[in-house]
Amino acid sequence: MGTIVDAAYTEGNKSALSVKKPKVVFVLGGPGSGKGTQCANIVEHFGYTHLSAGDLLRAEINSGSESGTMIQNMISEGTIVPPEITIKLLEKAILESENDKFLIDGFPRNEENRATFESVTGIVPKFILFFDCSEEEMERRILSRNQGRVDDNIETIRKRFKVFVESSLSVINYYNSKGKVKKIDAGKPVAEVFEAVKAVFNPVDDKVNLLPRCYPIEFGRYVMYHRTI
Ligand SMILES: Nc1ncnc2c1ncn2[C@@H]1O[C@H](COP(=O)(O)OP(=O)(O)OP(=O)(O)O)[C@@H](O)[C@H]1O
Ligand SMILES: Nc1ccn([C@@H]2O[C@H](COP(=O)(O)O)[C@@H](O)[C@H]2O)c(=O)n1
Ligand SMILES: [Mg+2]
Repeated sequence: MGTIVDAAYTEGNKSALSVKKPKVVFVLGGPGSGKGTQCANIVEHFGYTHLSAGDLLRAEINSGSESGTMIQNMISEGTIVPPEITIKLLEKAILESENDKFLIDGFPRNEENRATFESVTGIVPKFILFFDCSEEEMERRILSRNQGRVDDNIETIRKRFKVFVESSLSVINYYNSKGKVKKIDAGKPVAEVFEAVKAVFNPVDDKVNLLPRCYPIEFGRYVMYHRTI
């Protein structure tokens, strides 16, 4: 029987994450904007661990957890699961990983998600990657996704768009007011979107760029080697 772990991971109200202090990037955008697709590329290229809040909730349903039925109903309706549940799942996944840098995809989804995560974990995201895409394109993509998701039908898609506009955009606006949002035009083909994503990540995150590169600069008879990284 799957359970949502708490006692092992928290001491009183304080999250064990305040000790681990992972580097976190929130990946936000409308349903079908390409968050999961681009996260897979970022993992490959920059060595982050990808945590999709939606995937963690679906796994919780499949584990037979006592919250499973409630989560299943909320996903089918496109509504947002209470933050205590989603945050516990994220917390557990981060603590079980040996990595220290994470892409948190599809979270925070509303102000309650955001404020609770901040107060429970004390984590401040490095930045927010926001995939901006038209509803027409997102709808087209979801309807041809074919992954058997219960919420990939036109009725639930419309509800998810409404929730995104009414609840999730305010989170993006909040972080934008703090200068933390990196907006990406996500309406382009996958490879082009990834080019824009790559430009956002610091070169020191680049796995193919980990060795310092030196190039010579000549000053008269002296040659200095300038290190780039
Ligand atoms: N730039 C793109 N151009 C065309 N199709 C794309 C692009 N990015 C992703 N897709 C496709 O669109 C569908 C949705 O992409 P993805 O699952 O990555 O979106 P998402 O933002 O994670 O959606 P959700 O919020 O519903 O989980 C997938 O079938 C994916 O292959
Ligand atoms: N923070 C979150 C994230 C997701 N949900 C629920 O899961 C559904 C699917 O999410 P995807 O990111 O995989 O599209 C979403 O519609 C919500 O019902 C959530 O409650 N809280
Ligand atoms: Mg996704």
